[in-house]
Amino acid sequence: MIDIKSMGYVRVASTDLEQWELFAGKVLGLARGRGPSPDHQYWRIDEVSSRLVVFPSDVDQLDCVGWELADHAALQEAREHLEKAGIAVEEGTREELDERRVQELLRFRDPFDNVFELFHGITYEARPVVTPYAARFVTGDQGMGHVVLPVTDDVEALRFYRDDLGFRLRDSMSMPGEFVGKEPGTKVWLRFLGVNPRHHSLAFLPMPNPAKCVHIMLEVSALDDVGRALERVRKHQVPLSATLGRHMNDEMVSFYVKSPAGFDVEFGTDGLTVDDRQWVARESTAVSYWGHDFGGGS
Ligand SMILES: Cc1ccc(O)c(O)c1CC[C@@H]1C(=O)CC[C@]2(C)C(=O)CC[C@@H]12
Ligand SMILES: [Fe+2]
Repeated sequence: MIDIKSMGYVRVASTDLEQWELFAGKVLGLARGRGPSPDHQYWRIDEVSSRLVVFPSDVDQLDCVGWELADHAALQEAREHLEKAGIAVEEGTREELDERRVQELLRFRDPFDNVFELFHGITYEARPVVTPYAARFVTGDQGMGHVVLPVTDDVEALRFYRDDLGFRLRDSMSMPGEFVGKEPGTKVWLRFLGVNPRHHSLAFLPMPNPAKCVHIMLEVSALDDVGRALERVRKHQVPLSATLGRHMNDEMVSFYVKSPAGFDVEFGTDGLTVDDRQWVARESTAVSYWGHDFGGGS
């Protein structure tokens, strides 16, 4: 068994750290975090020393997502489970542990080359987080937010994330195959999976993507913080990928903005929390109750 508790951190490779400085600090309103490399950007949204790391590279893409486990025993169990499933696991080096400020780390790839890291023992700060526009981010047992990863085979992806990694299916949504370049008349599946009360921590879209990520989602505690962020998006003229809307499956009110990495950041509030003892996985029949115009609303 792998007992992932929550989404812990995101690492992003960037050709333009200056653009990320503006985007993460002034647009999203994240707080400066702490870390060992002077040329990396460490961004904080809660007590964890850093949740988003942007580091210099010759590519713009998602590097990996880190998932938090309880302790050494849980990570050991995960390692054995992955090895039994025939998944090649790499140990974190001393440098990697120091850079992420975790006690122990292992790394593997999903069948679509998305990089997963499992860790325990991340550092947290004594100083309360003070974000530049006073937004409070919703984390705690719901983790950092959610991530939507690109896959090429929705059947294999569900099998892998559910049966090999232990994510629980929370909702499904179908799309016409032609939307992702498949035969007209076929269907492809978006699946939304969770590991904690957050409705989904991981979702996938069956369509390859050069940024290696469809979006990451950050949740704030108040609608006003979403509205203020939307105003900063306009002020800095960052491209909006989808207008404000309320999702059907997790009931979140959010907008989507294009990050310098090419993937979107979904910025939302009021997401649904679920309890696995009561929850039944269903199929949502629309992206949203209202809004979320992915044409940009222009
Ligand atoms: C449908 C949905 C429910 C909850 C979410 O948090 C969420 O991000 C979505 C949208 C997923 C998806 C996307 O992010 C990229 C553009 C997509 C593929 C669409 O055009 C429809 C669904 C969208
Ligand atoms: Fe999302």
